[in-house]
Amino acid sequence: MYQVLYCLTDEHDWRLVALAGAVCLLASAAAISLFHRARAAHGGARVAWISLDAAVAGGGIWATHFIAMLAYGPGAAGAYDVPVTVLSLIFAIAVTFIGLSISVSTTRSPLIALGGAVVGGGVAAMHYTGMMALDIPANVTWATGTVTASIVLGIVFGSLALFAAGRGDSLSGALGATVLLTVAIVSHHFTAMGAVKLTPDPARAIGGLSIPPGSMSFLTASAAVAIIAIALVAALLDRRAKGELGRQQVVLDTALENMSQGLCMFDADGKIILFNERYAAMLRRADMPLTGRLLVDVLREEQAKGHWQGDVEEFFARLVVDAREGRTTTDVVKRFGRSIRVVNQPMQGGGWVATFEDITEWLEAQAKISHMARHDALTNLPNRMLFHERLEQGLRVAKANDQLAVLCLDLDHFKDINDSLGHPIGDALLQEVGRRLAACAGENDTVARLGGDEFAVVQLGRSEEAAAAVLAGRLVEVISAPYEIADHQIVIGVSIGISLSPQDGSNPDELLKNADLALYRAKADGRGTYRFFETGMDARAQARRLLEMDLRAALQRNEFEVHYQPIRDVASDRVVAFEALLRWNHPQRGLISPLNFIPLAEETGLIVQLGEQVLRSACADAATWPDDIGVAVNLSPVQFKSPNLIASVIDALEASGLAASRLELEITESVLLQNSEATLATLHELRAKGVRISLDDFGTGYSSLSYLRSFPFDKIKIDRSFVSELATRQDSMAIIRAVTGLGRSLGIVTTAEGVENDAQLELLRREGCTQAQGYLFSKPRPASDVAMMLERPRLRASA
Ligand SMILES: Nc1nc2c(ncn2[C@@H]2O[C@H](COP(=O)(O)O[C@H]3[C@@H](O)[C@H](n4cnc5c(=O)[nH]c(N)nc54)O[C@@H]3COP(=O)(O)O)[C@@H](O)[C@H]2O)c(=O)[nH]1
Repeated sequence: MYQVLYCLTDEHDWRLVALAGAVCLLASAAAISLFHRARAAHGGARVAWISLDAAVAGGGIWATHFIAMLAYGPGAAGAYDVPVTVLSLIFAIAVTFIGLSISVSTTRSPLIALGGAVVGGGVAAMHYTGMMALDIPANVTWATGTVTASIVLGIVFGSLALFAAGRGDSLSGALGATVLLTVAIVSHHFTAMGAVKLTPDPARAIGGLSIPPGSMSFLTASAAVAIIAIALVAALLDRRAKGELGRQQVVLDTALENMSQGLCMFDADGKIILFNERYAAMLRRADMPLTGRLLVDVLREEQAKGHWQGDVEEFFARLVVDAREGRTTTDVVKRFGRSIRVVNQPMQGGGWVATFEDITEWLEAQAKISHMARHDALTNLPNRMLFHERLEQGLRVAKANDQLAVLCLDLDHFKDINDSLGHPIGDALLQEVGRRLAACAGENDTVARLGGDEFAVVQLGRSEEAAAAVLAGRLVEVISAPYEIADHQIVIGVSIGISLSPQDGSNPDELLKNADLALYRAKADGRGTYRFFETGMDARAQARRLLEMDLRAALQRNEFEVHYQPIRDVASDRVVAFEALLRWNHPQRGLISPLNFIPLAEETGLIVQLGEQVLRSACADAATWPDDIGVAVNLSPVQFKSPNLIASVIDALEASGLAASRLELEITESVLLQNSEATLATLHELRAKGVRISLDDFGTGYSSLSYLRSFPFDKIKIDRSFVSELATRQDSMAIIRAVTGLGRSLGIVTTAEGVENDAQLELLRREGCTQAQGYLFSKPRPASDVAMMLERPRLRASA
């Protein structure tokens, strides 16, 4: 130590020492600045920055050494061997290049320090090579311990310098690194100079290819100028780069802080190197120190507070391994009641970026959309799609001997309620029906609304057909109970078709189709009831479809004709009118009774067109009869739903020229059942035109008498079921007596239908029945037979 101090104070010119220190400081500042540029660059640009850095640092070490050698008194007498001097410069640059390359290309602190140690080694390599270039008339000996100390100093301060530089590009960091690198070079040099002992030896001559100290001054001055120039350029570049970096930083910060996602960047060890406020807020880490901390430590702290559950070490290790192996992972985690999607994306050069997105609302919206897609908006019951899924699921789960039932429900005459009371009431009714259905079904059953007034139930886990029958019976009862909706008392029935798995089908489509066929049967059997699927229903449905097609074609081909049955006045025994009765003259099947096609025509709506044809034909035919003979035409309830009914009656009368008073329209009680206000208005309008209105099939409905109060009918037609039992049943006689009496007192004509024998006619005559109609007089016959029917009172045999 003493030797070093002695060397520095007594053997050196302090002015030149100060100059060497200044050059060294300048070169170190430039080297550290270039080191940061090299770290920020990639690929070829990085190699270029490292090369420039090595040239500046190596040149700086070399210039410092030789300026310091000029300051060294004993050295002033010698000269420098040129090749060795050049070699020392090459060493300085090459070894520094290696050291810088190591430090620049890693983020791991021990490796950065190792690179610094190599740079320190480069300082020593240059120094001792440079000392070998000293050509002086003296013998040079070295103190080994001091030499070792000089090398250690260079290595230690060199590694500290780059370690400090590697921690960041801050001004203080750069200053610290600059000073440490300067100390590495200077401390090494002067300690090494303290190790030198010169023993004058005039016999030693200075070699041929040597450079004198004067020239050496020029060379080192040039090197110093070059270093200062490079340092200035480097500083300028540094400033610019920092300015650019600063701008980029502002942009980056703005982007980071305005991101809706949280972002956190980790190095290869799992240390937090960057994060935004959203990240801290989302994970409630705003009041925790984060930068520079290992994630595992942050998680441990959170776990201690009860904010994190699970195995911290295992979780952290998995993240680090995934990043190291280049795996991108995505997880949805629950934090503080929110759902957060975390994407961990590995970064080049180690570490990973984690993005955090709060998807709570998105998940809720997804759940809502999915619910809406699979539920009915009005009743909130499962819709057809979900019903299908549940049915499929039920079929999968159902064990081999477990039965599963599908019940298809259809509200009876719902359309009438919708049309008469309006859609809001119809909607409220459907909602209430949905509630009642859900309340009746078992907890494993699924109740769905398939659309309109169609509902369905999957009954699970019952082993007997009886269970489905019990449920269906209960549903019919519960749905038929009166509803109180917006001051309206509503009564509606329901028809149910049932199919059972496995016997009626093993897949949802088959089961639904068969339950539908059974539903059709329930409707055909009078509605308000349930039916199980039976083999053959399919065939019947098929036949029905064929009939429907045939019916449409028959309309096109004019295969329908009207037959007439006489109606006789009982007192005068004379024909007063004919009832028009439709027949289908099928090319293959012959004459088809209306009983076989009118119900289907009503269901399909074809009855409207068909009814108009009958009206036109009947009026046209009647117009050719004597003026005192009327014609009666049957109107279906479906025709009353057509807005054209009145117009078509007027058209038929006008086209035929028949007086309205000769036309009689026969309606049944069921017409009055539907939308009675509108129906009554239509009837009044027809009546106002002069057309007469008869109440057909009287006595077969539930409250026939009340209908007589609702409209002033011109005629009551006593159903033939009473007439046929006239002789055998007292009550039939009593009813006929009551009706004829009622007709008399109200001034309404009474017509007995289905009179088949003289005994019946005689009894009716005695009871004062006004008119009679039946096979006793004639069966319905074609229009061409009307003249004959008018002439001959009895045509039974020829019918
Ligand atoms: N909407 C329309 N309905 C129509 C039309 N044409 C007929 N119909 C209705 O079809 C039902 C069956 O009619 P049909 O087979 O013609 O039977 C009628 C008579 O043939 C039958 N009848 C008459 N007298 C006797 C008898 O002595 N015995 C006996 N067993 N049957 C007899 O009664 C039917 C007439 O009934 P009604 O209409 O009640 O007067 C039938 O309901 C027709 O209404 C049409 O164009 N449109």
